[in-house]
Amino acid sequence: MQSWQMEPYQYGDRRMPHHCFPPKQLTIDQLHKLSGVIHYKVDLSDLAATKKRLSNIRQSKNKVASDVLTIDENVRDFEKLCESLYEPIEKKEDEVFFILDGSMYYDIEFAEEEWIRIYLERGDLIVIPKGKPFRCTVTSKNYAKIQRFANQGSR
Ligand SMILES: CSCCC(=O)C(=O)O
Repeated sequence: MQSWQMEPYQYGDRRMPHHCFPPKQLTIDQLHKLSGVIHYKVDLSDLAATKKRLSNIRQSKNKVASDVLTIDENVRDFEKLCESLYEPIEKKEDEVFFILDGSMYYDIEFAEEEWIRIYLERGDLIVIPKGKPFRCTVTSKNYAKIQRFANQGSR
């Protein structure tokens, strides 16, 4: 996981990093203070630890279901899917995303028109607090496998 403040106006390919200038990397603490996002690194090769982390998260966030979304150039309507994922959205429940493979950028609007970009790869799990606008995109590798979690009746 890495996170940084994005440049004010993000023109061009959304799958580029879009650092502000000079670049402002954030520590996990800074990320949390600015956006409320919580991050865990999960060792996917340790099955017991992975299960435990997921079960803790499910319980504490009341997530009763999950699915796995694979995004790559072979999925039907890849471009359309990417467009829709990049539309800012804010949810009524805390959102949990777990990267099983590949990489993703999650962008959080922490102040009016000010965005933090979070780079996630295999084993990264984040909780995005309810009410925070966010959007996401694949990186230039065009590949991610993401486990998403849902509350009762939310999907
Ligand atoms: C690619 S996972 C994030 C997109 C989203 O908000 C969702 O599907 O719930």
